[in-house]
Amino acid sequence: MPEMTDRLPHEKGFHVSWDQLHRDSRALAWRLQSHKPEGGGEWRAVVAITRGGMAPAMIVARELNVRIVDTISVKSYNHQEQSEPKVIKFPDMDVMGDGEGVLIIDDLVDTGRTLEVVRKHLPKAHVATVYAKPMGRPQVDSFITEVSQDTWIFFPWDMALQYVKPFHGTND
Ligand SMILES: O=P(O)(O)OC[C@H]1O[C@H](OP(=O)(O)OP(=O)(O)O)[C@H](O)[C@@H]1O
Ligand code: HPA
Ligand SMILES: [Mg+2]
Repeated sequence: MPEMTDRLPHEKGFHVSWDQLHRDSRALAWRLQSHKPEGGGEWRAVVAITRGGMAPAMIVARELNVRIVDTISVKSYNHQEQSEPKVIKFPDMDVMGDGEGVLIIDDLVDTGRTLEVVRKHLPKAHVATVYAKPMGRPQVDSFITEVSQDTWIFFPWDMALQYVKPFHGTND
């Protein structure tokens, strides 16, 4: 029996179905509705962090009736080596300004490095993720569910339904 410390980070899996993601993203929208922008008024734009933030951002924008939806793309890996994350595609910065009244949405925060970079460009935006791990929590203003740092979150777009062997180990 391996020690807990021998586990690979993704051995503890948290599997999220489309239905669960929809419910959790709606819960996030509900939380954000009662959390008005600093300067008052309503949320005026949503920025999704591609690609994982796009599905939750669509659901949040629909619930909050936000019609301006844009994307920001951050590249974190270079030939499988983790490097300083870099923004490779910006949203329309004439529209986003310093981020006041803007919601930045991602599926999850893990180490927080992606959000750290995004925040530099939209310092007044409100940052929200559906899921959060402890190391990244300081980078998020709102989230729904926290999982432990050694849990790997599996999203529905990375999974497929497949046959599972019965417990007794035979198909006879
Ligand atoms: O908090 P961090 O440690 O920076 O990690 C979190 C980021 O990692 C994943 O995206 P990824 O860069 O794998 O790209 P993807 O959204 O296109 O899958 C996830 O969707 C977050 O955006
Ligand atoms: O737990 C995770 N799941 C999917 N993608 C990720 N990117 C960083 N952490 C994760
Ligand atoms: Mg992502």
